[in-house]
Amino acid sequence: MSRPVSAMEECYAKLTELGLLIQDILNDCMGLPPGFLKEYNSDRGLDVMVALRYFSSSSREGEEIGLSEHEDGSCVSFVFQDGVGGLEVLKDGQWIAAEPADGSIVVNIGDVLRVLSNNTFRSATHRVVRKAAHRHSFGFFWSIHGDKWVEPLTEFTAKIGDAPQYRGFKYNEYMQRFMKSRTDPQARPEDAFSVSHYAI
Ligand SMILES: O=C(O)CCC(=O)C(=O)O
Ligand SMILES: [Fe+2]
Repeated sequence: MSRPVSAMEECYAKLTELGLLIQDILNDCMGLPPGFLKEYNSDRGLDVMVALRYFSSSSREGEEIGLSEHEDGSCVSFVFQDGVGGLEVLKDGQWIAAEPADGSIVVNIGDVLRVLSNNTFRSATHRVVRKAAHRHSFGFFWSIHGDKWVEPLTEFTAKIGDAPQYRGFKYNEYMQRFMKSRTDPQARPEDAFSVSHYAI
């Protein structure tokens, strides 16, 4: 007898479809050979879906930040947020609010695409500040397999005469450092990590 598919599983499946679609679009935008990203990133084992709850500012006195600034470690991320607000993106040294808009999804480039595109498609620095009300968001991180080698692609280096801006790394190694730096309470200063660790 077949089991009814839960709402979460259905949601995960839909987001996987969305990831494939956006990945194809990005493949074109990046001027890569047709189907390149699809083949490079054919394993869905590390994609993650999370439900997040941020406590209100009044219930966390002196703790203005709900999620400290970071770039996503994914290939691409999707965020759904409720109407409370608090997500901010760093642009030219200023924090800009990503205002909630009904029916919209925030799409973020992650570090994997940043490195593959040799810093052309940049993972945005973002954070969440607490607001007067509790906030809920939902994230889906479109990732790659841990054994994948990540390095600037020739389309963004040799083929256009640009030097690589990152040295290559295995995704697993990157992820371990990334996760260690994202602990709560805040990571020890010596665990601080961003993709600039691999910058040449
Ligand atoms: O809650 C949000 O709006 C963003 C969450 C986020 O940036 C993350 O989980 O990486
Ligand atoms: Fe994030």
